[in-house]
Amino acid sequence: MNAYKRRRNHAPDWQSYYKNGIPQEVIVIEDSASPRLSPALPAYPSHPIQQCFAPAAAAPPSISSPSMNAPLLQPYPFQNPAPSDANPSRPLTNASSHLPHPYNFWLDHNATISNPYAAVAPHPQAHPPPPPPPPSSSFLVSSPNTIPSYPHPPPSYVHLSNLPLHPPAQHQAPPTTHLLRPPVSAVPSPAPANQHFPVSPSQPVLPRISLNSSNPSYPKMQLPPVHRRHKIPSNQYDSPASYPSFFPPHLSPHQSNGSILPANSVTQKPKEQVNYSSIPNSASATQAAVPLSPTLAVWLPMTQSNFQPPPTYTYQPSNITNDPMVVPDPPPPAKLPQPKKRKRNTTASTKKVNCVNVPLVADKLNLNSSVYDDDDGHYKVIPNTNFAERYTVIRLLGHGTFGKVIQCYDQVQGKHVAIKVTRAIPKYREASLIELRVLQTISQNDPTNENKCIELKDYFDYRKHICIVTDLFGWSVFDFLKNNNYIPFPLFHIQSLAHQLFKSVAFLHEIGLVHTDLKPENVLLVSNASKNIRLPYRNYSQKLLNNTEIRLIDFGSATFEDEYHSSVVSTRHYRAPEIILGVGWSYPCDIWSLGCIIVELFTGQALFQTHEDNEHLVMMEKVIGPFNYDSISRAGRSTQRFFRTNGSVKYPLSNTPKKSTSPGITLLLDLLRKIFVYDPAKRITAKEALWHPFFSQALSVNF
Ligand SMILES: Nc1ncnc2c1ncn2[C@@H]1O[C@H](COP(=O)(O)OP(=O)(O)OP(=O)(O)O)[C@@H](O)[C@H]1O
Repeated sequence: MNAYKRRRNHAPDWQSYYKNGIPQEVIVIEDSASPRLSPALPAYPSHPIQQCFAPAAAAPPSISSPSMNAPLLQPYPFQNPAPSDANPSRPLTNASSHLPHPYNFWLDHNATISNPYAAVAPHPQAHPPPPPPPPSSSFLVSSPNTIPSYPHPPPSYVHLSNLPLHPPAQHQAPPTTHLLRPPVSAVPSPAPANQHFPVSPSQPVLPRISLNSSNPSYPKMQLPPVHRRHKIPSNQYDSPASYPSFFPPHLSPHQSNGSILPANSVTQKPKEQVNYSSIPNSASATQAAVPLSPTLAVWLPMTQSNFQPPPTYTYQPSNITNDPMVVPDPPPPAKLPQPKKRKRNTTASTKKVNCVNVPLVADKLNLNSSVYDDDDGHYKVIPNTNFAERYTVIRLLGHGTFGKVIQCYDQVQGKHVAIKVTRAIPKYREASLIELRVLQTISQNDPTNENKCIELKDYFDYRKHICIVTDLFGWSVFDFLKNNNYIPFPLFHIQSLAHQLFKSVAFLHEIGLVHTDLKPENVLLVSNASKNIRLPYRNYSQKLLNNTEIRLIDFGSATFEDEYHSSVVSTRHYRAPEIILGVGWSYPCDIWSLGCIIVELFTGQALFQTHEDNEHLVMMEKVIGPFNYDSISRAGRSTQRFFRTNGSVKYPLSNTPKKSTSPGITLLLDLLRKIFVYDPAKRITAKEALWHPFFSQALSVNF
C-alpha cells in the first residue's frame, strides 16, 4: 500500500565471492545452526558478473524490442569488448579469464538435496528468527553466475543427436532427485531417438523428469509443447523469431534486415565431432565425473572462446526438417511483423464487483476507543485478547501506513488466520473498501484460487476498523532474503517464483486490474520452512526453501484499468519510468516491477536503490540505455525537465550529494531485456512472459 516509504542499505562482499574456490559438493544439514555472517560488507557493486553486463559498444538493434536502440545487456560470454563500471580501464574481452566458470556450480551429480518440496513446517513466524550470527572473516554470496546458463536455444530447436556428453567414459549413475523439471503433463512427449536428446547407447541418458510430478505444490510450468509452438496466441514474442537474442550471433537465423534465413542458406560446415574434453576449462578437473545435463551439454562448450559450433546447432525452419515431432513452420515472412498494438481489455466474462457491504460486528464491551486504539488510529495489538467475538489475538505480523496485520486464532474454524486491521481513520477506511472490492473481484473470477492471489476469507467492521481476514502465510520473499543475509535465491527457485508471479499478474491483467505495488514484501511464501545448506567453500550455512509456493498480497493500491489512476503509484524502487515521467501508466508498470523483483532475487539487492527521480532515471539509462529522443521531444514540459537537450538524463543535479552513486548493476536475461523496455506499449506482457523459454529450461540445484 505504502508507495513512499523505505529502506535497505546493505552491501554483500562481491569481491570475496569465489575467493575460496569453486564448490565441489553440497552438504545438507538438517536443523543446523543459523548462518554465520560477516558484519562488514564493503560497498556495492564490484561483482564480476555486473562487469560482464557493461554497456555494449556497438550492440545490434533488438528486433523484438525496437525501442532499445542499443541494448546494453550483453550476455556473458558473448559480450562485446567494453570497459566495466568497476574497472573502466579493463575491457571485458576475455571475461572467462577473470570470471569463475559459470558451470562450476552445476551440482547435478553431487547435490544431495532430496525433494525440496516436501515437508511444510509450522508457521515460521511462530518461531522468532535466529539471533544475529557471529562475525566471520568472509562473506560469500551464492551465485548470480548461474545466469549465464542463459541464453540458450529452446530444447525443441536443438538437435543433439551428434553431441557427445562430456566425458562419457566417466559417467556415473544419473541423478534422481535434483533435476527440477516441469511436471510430466506439461512436458512435450519425448522425442524419438537421435532427435532432441542424446540417446545413443554409448552416451549416458539423463532422466528427463525427476521431480515428483504429482506434487501439487510444484508450479505448473506452461511449456509450449513442440507440436503447439506456433499455435500460441499471436503476439510479439510467440515464435522462435521473437527470440533472436537466443542464438549466438553466428548462429542467428535472422538477417540484419530482420528476415529469417532459409535453412538451406545457412552455411553448413562439414560434419565434425567436437572434442569437448580438449576445450580448456577451469572446471574440467572438478567436473570430470559429473554428467552434463542436455542443456548444459549444449551451452558449456559455447561458453568457451574457441568454440566452433557443430552443424547440428544450425537453426532450421521446421518446414524443411524431417523431424516428425515438429509441425512445419509457415514460410518465413520477408520482414518481421511490427508488434501489434496490444489491447488488453477485460474479457466479457470478467465479473467486476461494484459494491461492497461490510457487516458490522458490535463491540459488546462498548469501550472508549482510546483503550484499544493508539493516537494514530492503529489498533493496539495485545496478545491473548478477544477480537470481534470470534478471534484471539496472537501476534503482530506486519504493519504499514494503512494498518496492521495481526495473526489471530479463529475459534470457529480452529485455525490461525491473518487479519488486516485498517486504521480507524476515514481515508484509510475508504482505501480498505477499495482493497475489499478488488479482493472480491479476484475471488469471483478465480473461485478455486488457481492464480495464487491472496484469498478473501472474511471481512467486517469492528471498532471502526475495517478488517480483512485471509489465510495465514509465511514470510514475505523480502523477509526470507533478509533472514538469509541477502544471499540470492538459486536460479531454479527464481524460475519457479517468477513463473508464479507472472501467472498471478497475467490473471490480474486479464480481469482488468493493475496491481501497481509489486515488490518482494508483497509476495508471501506459503511456508518459509527451509533447510540449512552448508557449502564446503563457505564457512557458514545458508537457507534453501523447501517450497517455493507463493501468494500475491496487498491489493490496497490495485486499480481497475478503466477507472481513475492516481498520478504516482508503486514503491520507488519498483516504479516504472512512465510513472516517473508522468506520461500515464497501465498494465506494463506491473511488468517493470516484476523485472525489478526478479533482478533482486538474483542479486539480493534492489536494482534501483534511489529515492530521487533524476537519479532513478539515470540509473535506468545506465542499465538499459538511452531514452528515446523522439518521445522526449514530443513529451510535455513536465517530462522534458528530466532531460538535457541531447536526450540524456540531467544528472547529477546541482543539489545532488557528492557521494551519491550509480548502481552499476546490470543483469542479463533475455526476459529482463524484454521487460526493461522504456516504451510500455512494447514491453512484454505477463501472458507473453509465461511463454518465455526461461520458464521451460530445466534447471538443476545450483548455487
Ligand atoms: N496473510 C498473511 N500471512 C502472513 N503475513 C501477512 C499476511 N498478510 C500480510 N502479512 C504481513 O503483513 C505485512 C503487511 O501487509 P500488507 O502489505 O497487506 O499491508 P499494508 O498495510 O498494505 O503494508 P504496506 O503499507 O507496507 O504496503 C506483509 O508484508 C506481511 O509481512
